[in-house]
Order: sequence, then C-alpha cells, then structure tokens
Amino acid sequence: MIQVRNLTQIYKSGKGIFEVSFDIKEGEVFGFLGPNGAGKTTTIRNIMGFSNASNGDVLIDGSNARTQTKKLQEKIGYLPGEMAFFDHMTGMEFLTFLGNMRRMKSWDRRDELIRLFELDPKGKIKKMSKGMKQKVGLVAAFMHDPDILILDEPTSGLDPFMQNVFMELIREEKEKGKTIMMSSHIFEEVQRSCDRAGIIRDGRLMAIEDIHSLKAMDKKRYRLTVADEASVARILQSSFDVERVDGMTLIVDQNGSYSDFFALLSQCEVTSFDTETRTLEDIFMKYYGEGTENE
Ligand SMILES: Nc1ncnc2c1ncn2[C@@H]1O[C@H](COP(=O)(O)OP(=O)(O)OP(=O)(O)O)[C@@H](O)[C@H]1O
Repeated sequence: MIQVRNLTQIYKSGKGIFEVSFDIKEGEVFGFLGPNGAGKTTTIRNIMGFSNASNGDVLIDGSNARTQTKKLQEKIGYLPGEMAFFDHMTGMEFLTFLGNMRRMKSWDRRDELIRLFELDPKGKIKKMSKGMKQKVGLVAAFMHDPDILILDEPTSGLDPFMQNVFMELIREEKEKGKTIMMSSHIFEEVQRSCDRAGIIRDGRLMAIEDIHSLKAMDKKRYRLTVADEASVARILQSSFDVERVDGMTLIVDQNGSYSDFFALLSQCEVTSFDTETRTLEDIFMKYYGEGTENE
C-alpha cells in the first residue's frame, strides 16, 4: 500500500534522511521507531507529499505522493507531529471546518470519537492543553474513516488511560483492514500494536523487525536457577541450547517440544523460572547504542 524508495532529504545542516526505503502492506500496522531527531517526521512529511525530497519516491496505493497529494489526502488520515491549528477556532469549529472541506456526509464517527477520547470540543483551541489538542488532532485524523492512517507520535501528550484508548482504536481499525503507520519513541506501544517496526537513527533506516516473530522468540527463552550441580549438568546435556550465565543460573532456548522441556525440568531442582525477553527495546537500544558510541 505504501512504498518508500530511496528517500533522501538533506537539510542545510547536513542532517535529514538518507536512502530510506521500506514497504507497508495493506492492512498492516507499521511502527516507525527512533530517537529524537532521527528523521521520523521528515520521512512522514515526505510520505504525505508535504516535503520535497531531493531523491527518491513514495507511492501510495500506486499514486505518487508528491504529484497526487490532493487525491491521496482523501483516503489518508494524517496526524502531524506539530499541529498547526486555527487557534481562534473552538475544537468543534475546527473539526466541522475540516469535515466540510472533506465533504464529509455523516458526522457520526466524529461524535463517536469525541466521546471515545472524552474530548470537550467547545473550548478555543488556543486555550487547550497539549493532550486536548492531541485529541482534536486524533479525531480529525480518524473521523472520515480513511483507509490509510499516517500518525506522527500519536500518543504524545496523552495520559496512560487515553494511550490505552488509542491502542484499542488502532486494534479496531486494523480489524477493519486499515493500513496504519505510526511513529513513536515508545517501544512498548509499538510492541503492543504493530505488526512490523522500522528503526531509524541519524536519518538511516537501521532495521525492520517483525514484531510477531520477536514476540514468538520472547516466549521461548527462559532464565532458570537450579539448586544443585546435578541439575545444571542435566540441563547442559539436554538437546536445548543452553547458556550458563553464572553458577546455578542458565538461559535455555526452548527450541524443542514443550513436553520435552517440562520433562527435563521435572528432573531438576528449579528454584526460579523466568521468561528471558529479547524485547524490541533491547534491539532498539542495540542500534541506538552503536550510534551513540560514535558521536
Ligand atoms: N526544517 C528543517 N530545517 C533544518 N533541519 C531540520 C528541519 N527539520 C528537521 N531538521 C533536522 O533533521 C533531523 C531529523 O528531524 P526530524 O524532525 O525528522 O526527526 P524526528 O525523528 O521526527 O525527531 P523527534 O522525535 O524529535 O520529533 C534533525 O536533526 C532535525 O534537527
């Protein structure tokens, strides 16, 4: 649904994005992770056709994002990282203005979303808190029921309860078959809601990780502490991949059958048992760490 090819935009400072390429499939939720200044917003603005990359292309459902911006905007719900609102309007006036521009026929979804986010849209936007403005932006992005959602740091400014409301909304939209790209610097929310994640640093795409296989891997690694050497020996001699961390503590890759695994454990004196996770955060920190050493 979205094809980003060799996207390069270099600012006068020399910063920017360099040869960024990735695809997002129809119906997929794609997370875009990276530290501050990594190039997330620059990439997203190019996907929206608002920035002029010096090189590369973005195709959305076969249309060029730069030359067919207007046509594409009708099927995209966009939440910008920094919202430029008409400050003098109330939240409701802004949403109505936008809905009229989009020739929206029904206002039901707008009102549903206002209720969902517990937004009071009557106040003037300029007097709203950051979180309230974010809610107005989210209602604006979702209210015309677009097929594609491009969301730049969507949970920024939301309290933890509202972050959960947002996550649930993403789950529902995914079930409806929507294609979603969301940037974030919060690993946990990407892990919870995305199918795949691209990791960007210093303007370069470092990796694309499949979240489902990471989760599957997460479940299969265990940290065990046993009470005696006999148990250590038994586990080390088993068919599983085992790493001895120290004395009585081992990390076991449960790469065989669960019944064999539990049969083995039943012969050992296990004093503690934990899942050993290789979370997205670990992976992200690895890429991030590699970079900061050189800076
Ligand atoms: N208009 C601009 N002019 C010059 N440099 C810019 C401009 N916009 C962004 N940059 C620089 O380009 C780099 C990437 O910025 P970008 O806003 O895309 O990062 P980001 O990943 O969205 O960051 P954050 O998480 O802080 O929002 C940064 O070093 C930033 O300072």
